[in-house]
Amino acid sequence: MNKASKIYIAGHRGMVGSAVWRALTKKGYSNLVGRTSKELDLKNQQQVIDFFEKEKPEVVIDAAAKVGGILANNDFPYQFLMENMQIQNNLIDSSLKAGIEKFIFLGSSCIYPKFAPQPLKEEYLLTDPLEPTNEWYAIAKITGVKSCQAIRNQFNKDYVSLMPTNLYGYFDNFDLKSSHVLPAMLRKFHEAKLNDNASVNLWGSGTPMREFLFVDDMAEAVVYALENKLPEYLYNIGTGKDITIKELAETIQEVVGHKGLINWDSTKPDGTPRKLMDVSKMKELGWQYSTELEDGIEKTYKWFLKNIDSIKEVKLEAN
Ligand SMILES: NC(=O)c1ccc[n+]([C@@H]2O[C@H](COP(=O)([O-])OP(=O)(O)OC[C@H]3O[C@@H](n4cnc5c(N)ncnc54)[C@H](OP(=O)(O)O)[C@@H]3O)[C@@H](O)[C@H]2O)c1
Ligand SMILES: C[C@@H]1O[C@H](OP(=O)(O)OP(=O)(O)OC[C@H]2O[C@@H](n3cnc4c(=O)[nH]c(N)nc43)[C@H](O)[C@@H]2O)[C@@H](O)[C@H](O)[C@@H]1O
Repeated sequence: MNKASKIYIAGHRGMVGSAVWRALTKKGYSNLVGRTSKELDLKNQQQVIDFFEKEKPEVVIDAAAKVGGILANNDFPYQFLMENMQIQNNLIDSSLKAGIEKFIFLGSSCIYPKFAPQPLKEEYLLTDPLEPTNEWYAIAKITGVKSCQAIRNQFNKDYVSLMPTNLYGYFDNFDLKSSHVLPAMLRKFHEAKLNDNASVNLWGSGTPMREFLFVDDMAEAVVYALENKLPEYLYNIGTGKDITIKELAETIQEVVGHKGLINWDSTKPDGTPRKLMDVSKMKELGWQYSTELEDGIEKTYKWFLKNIDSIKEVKLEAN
């Protein structure tokens, strides 16, 4: 990939998009383009068409989406289905019509069936029903994967889909209603520590297992996909290792230094019991993760402490 190529990163201010922006800038890519959702609403087809005509990007990285944790997905099924389809349809179709040769689509490990064998191989897609708490988001993501696969097959263009496992890191969403589990736990344990080590309420049973990847490693996988023509249409991105939610809570409690009790709220959903990725395809090609979970949590907590005031303005709401 030419370092002067014009690369449009959709969602460049989000957790993943901003990490990709940092990684590409560090590698010397000098012609990156980004727009906030206020400047360019990707749900609006005409705005997207006009943007492509004016900016003429050569490569598109789609890190824009309506994203949230288990409760947000469960409570707002229509928005998670429709907004994600609108955003990705507009980006993919405009890219095809603008003659863009390379498009990187980001999905999620929740596209795989709820009770698929573990670890999840790419070929398990569409072999059994989805997890109900996030089937709406998953169906939108599956249509994105299939659109890119269709373009690959029919037009012979390098449109590829990467399926990240649960991600965390700098610029994550720390809002307790809409966030994923890891940033929620960091914030909850931090605030409880400041509050005389008050007890912390966590959701579900603590028994589900999850795999976590540090966002800078995710960005490296995107850079890999940008710089190499991947031979297949779909690749899992993760560590290949998972832990229980209870073990995650104990790790974060230790990093934060909280000494109080943990209560498990069984009225909240557990979600899928396990979604461990088989990451052998990317490993065979030459990409693998580098940040161990505890190191990543420590880095994220340091970042959280440094940025807590600005995070509060932008993303946090009262509990
Ligand atoms: N977080 C995870 O655990 C995780 C796991 C697996 C896969 N992924 C995937 O990774 C990608 C990025 O996720 P993330 O965690 O970085 O999410 P994020 O931090 O919420 O960022 C999403 C970005 O999308 C942009 N966006 C949303 N709606 C838009 C619209 N209508 N028009 C224009 N831009 C819009 C937002 O722009 P503004 O900031 O300008 O509003 C934001 O920068 C998504 O495809 C997601 O499905 C994430
Ligand atoms: C990566 C994303 O993962 C999402 O699934 P999923 O891992 O269950 O989403 P999370 O919200 O990260 O929740 C993972 C697990 O952590 C538990 N958990 C415990 N305490 C908390 C808490 O305070 N906040 C949150 N959020 N969870 C908590 C939650 O019940 C669930 O079993 C999908 O809904 C999306 O579609 C997407 O795929």
